[in-house]
Amino acid sequence: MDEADIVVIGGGSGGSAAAGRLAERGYRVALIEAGGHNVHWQVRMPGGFAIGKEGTNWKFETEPQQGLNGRRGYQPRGRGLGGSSAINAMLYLRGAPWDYDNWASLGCHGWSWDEVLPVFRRAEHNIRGADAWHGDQGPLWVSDQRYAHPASLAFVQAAGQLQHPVNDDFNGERIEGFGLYQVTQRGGERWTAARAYLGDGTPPANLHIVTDAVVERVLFEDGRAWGVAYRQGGETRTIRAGGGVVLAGGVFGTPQTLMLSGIGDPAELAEHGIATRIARPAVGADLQDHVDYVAVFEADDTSLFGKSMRGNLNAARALWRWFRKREGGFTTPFAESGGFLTTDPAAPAPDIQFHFVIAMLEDHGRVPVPGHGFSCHACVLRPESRGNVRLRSADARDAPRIDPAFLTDDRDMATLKRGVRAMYRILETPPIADWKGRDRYPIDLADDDALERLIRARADTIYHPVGTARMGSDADAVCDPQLAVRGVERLWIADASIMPRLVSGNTNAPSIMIGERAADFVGAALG
Ligand SMILES: Cc1cc2nc3c(=O)[nH]c(=O)nc-3n(C[C@H](O)[C@H](O)[C@H](O)COP(=O)(O)OP(=O)(O)OC[C@H]3O[C@@H](n4cnc5c(N)ncnc54)[C@H](O)[C@@H]3O)c2cc1C
Repeated sequence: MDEADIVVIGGGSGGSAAAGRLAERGYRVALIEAGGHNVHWQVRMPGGFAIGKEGTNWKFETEPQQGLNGRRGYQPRGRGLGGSSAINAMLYLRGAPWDYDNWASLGCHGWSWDEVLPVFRRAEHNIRGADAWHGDQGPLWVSDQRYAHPASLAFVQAAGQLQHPVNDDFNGERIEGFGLYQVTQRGGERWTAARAYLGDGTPPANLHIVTDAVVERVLFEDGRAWGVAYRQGGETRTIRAGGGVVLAGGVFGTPQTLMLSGIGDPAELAEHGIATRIARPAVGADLQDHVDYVAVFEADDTSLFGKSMRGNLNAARALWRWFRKREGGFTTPFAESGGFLTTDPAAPAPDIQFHFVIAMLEDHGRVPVPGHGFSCHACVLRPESRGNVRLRSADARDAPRIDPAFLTDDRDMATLKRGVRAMYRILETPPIADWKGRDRYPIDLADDDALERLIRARADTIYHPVGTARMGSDADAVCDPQLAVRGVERLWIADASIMPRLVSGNTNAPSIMIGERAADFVGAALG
């Protein structure tokens, strides 16, 4: 295919939703994705460690982080259809209503909670059925967990003992409280955005999917995007886009493609020999991410996920159950329970989120630990630190330079300290305290300096970077509230990069909501 009405770059959470919805409207859509189809059982099986499978993860590393004692952080990002929804933990969260009202107050007209809620509902197929907050007719399946480990429930009960509210729906009337997360699964399988929106292996005739193809740049004529150049099988090819181009390469891919297409900070573009088409320093700026501390505990109970003879036997049984019935331990998202807590009384919404994980997580699970145990994350929901994404070279195949600037703003450290202390209060309360976890990193929590040292030595991302092509009505914004890139015609963005502020929760459902809205805006512009 060398011509389409609309070319979508990137088949991740936002790109799948945008491409699928535009195809439903009857446009001839071409979707160009750097990775493969992601149909392997390890991607379908929720506990299949898709993140570690060859070809599914870009495995980015950050620049050395001053706020993390000079360490480099890890930035996994999904590659292949489904994008990060093919490797994520599947937790279904939208953030707090305040987040979207705040976007609107920052000039993102049309993005208040009341305006985005119908789009979340339209996207959603919640197996609990529809109500004022949920939809049950959308393509994105949202399920209750088929299996939850007793320790995950014990964590929730312990929070309840401390008078924190128990919440069985973080996307309902209120976000505060503790409970089990709902997951983007269908019938015990991971339900990626690609499975939801791209026909689950059988795309409609007017949706053409090109895989293993890295987009190099957007092509322009007279200030209008008319196509895309991409690299596939050692050759550069072009595809025409009669109606326009939608960027959905994600928080790192989208600013990279914009810069390679001449839209960015002129000084930086010049450094790489790229002629400036539009001077827009906000491209690649404003990177925000949920900085996170993980506490890790060893425990005697071998039903927790872990490496041992018993653990291998459990895994073999669980595999068999999953292959036979799509049930059992491998339907786990690993981060089974958690909660939202307001640690600063002046905060407009919860400022800390917890994820309780039924395994010991060292270095994002990349370092195997013998034995069994559990982990608990505390992350800062609305960080003040701002980082950036820059080009490493003018070659689209080179990973961009990623600098989240974690913990460079002291307010984030103060919030994270409150979060870690609150987390330990819960972990020291029965019934979770009865699991007798041995803390792998014990310190005196009353010692402020020791806590800060521990955080700087161990904190990193919990995988929600956003903001590198921010939306707004101001002259500096990268795209306008209809997601159209400012200064050119027929170019839109449909992914997490447009978020002007990080939402107070996980970012897959919000990225899908953005993709849905992009399809609306492109459809309205093209008529
Ligand atoms: C390990 C992990 C766990 C997470 N857990 C959760 C969770 O439990 N719940 C939740 O809500 N969120 C979670 N998230 C975050 C969430 O999945 C992401 O925020 C969301 O998927 C981002 O969507 P996106 O459309 O912006 O980008 P992505 O889904 O990352 O899609 C970008 C796509 O563009 C492609 N691409 C990039 N550059 C190019 C190019 N030049 N040419 C062609 N294609 C290109 C990529 O290969 C990718 O497929 C997690 C993320 C990770 C990495």
